[in-house]
Amino acid sequence: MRIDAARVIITSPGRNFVSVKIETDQGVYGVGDATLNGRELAVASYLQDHVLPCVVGRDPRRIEDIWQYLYRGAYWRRGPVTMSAIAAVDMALWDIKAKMAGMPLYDLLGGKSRDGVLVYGHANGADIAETVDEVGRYLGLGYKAIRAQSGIPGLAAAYGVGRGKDYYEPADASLPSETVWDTRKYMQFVPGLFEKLRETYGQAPQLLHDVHHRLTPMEAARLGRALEPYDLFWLEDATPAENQEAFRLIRENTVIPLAVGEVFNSIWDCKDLIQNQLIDYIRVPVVRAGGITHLRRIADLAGLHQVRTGFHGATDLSPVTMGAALHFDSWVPNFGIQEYMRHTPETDAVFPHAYYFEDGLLHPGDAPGHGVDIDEKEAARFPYKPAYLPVTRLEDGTMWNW
Ligand SMILES: O=C(O)C(=O)C[C@H](O)[C@H](O)CO
Ligand SMILES: [Mg+2]
Repeated sequence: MRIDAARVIITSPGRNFVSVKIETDQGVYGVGDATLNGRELAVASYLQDHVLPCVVGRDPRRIEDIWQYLYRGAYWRRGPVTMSAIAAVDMALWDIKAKMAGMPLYDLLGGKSRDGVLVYGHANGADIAETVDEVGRYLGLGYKAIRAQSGIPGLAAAYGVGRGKDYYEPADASLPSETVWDTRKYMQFVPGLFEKLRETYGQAPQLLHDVHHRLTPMEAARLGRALEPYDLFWLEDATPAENQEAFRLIRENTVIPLAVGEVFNSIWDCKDLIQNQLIDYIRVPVVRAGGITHLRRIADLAGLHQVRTGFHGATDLSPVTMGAALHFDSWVPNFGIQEYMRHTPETDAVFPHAYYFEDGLLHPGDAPGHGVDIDEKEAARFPYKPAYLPVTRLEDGTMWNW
């Protein structure tokens, strides 16, 4: 068996997606996601100019060998561009292997460990009252776990609070838009949001919150303590994690569950966090860290240390990543939760998929492979449109973490 053709497909049904389609001499093909929000064309070029020419002619059944070839063979290892490109090839190859076996991917990975995948949705509002209402709306839709983000008094924009209700897309401008951040205003405000949510909805709903890398370790520790009475499922990205040691200080000062990893690219970015049990949930998604092949290694290491998965699932991760993630989530023994931000109907039309939502859970469906296709005619209707993520400054103009 051999790979006959491999190509990149860029489409923008409301937002940009970079996909890979790998075709074989047996008529079976596989699809992978390589989207890196705001830096899409770098990955497209890495694939087109450097990766895909090395893949054509190889045996698609040799997934591990191709992974090692692309990782070791480049000499230049890791990083979001390289690892997203490898991930796309890897996802497509697992898709092919499962289709050849006539099995849904979860069966090939070892079979289902659960009946459905617990997901959390995103509730956001301009202020506490609106955010509380939004959480109520998500509960009404059947969600059992909800992330809550609110506008902050005195700040014009806050992370996670979009203009629309159902679809949030932060990459919104052809050059980065600028927002302003103030840590004290945020820290003084957020505990009140969760106090109100518990007062309104009681103890049953799982509540989550994303700090989006904005705090120092000590500030994160203080926020964690302040939020402890409200029994959060997790506090996410409390501080930037380039320095994994930073989490020790947070851990030593609060028992709030911690999640991190949506920007990580490999096991090396999280191995200290995991081995020292400095986090509770690892968020590295399939697309960011070399695909199923490498994510399995991260999940297994995490399992040894009772760290569970909670993969990133914002809309910049295409339905292909969502499909692959749901098969992985269905199998992985140390599953925690899956983020789920709904894609627009235009995106769903470009990527027909077998997965579906029911009663607060996502199900991967039983189609052979990862269950997500790409409709190339539909994709061609939406040309690439430059779109950047915003940047953030402190009130005095100092650059900060968005
Ligand atoms: O979904 C989340 O938790 C995020 O933090 C979303 C990110 O801001 C987004 O994926 C950036 O592209
Ligand atoms: Mg996040």
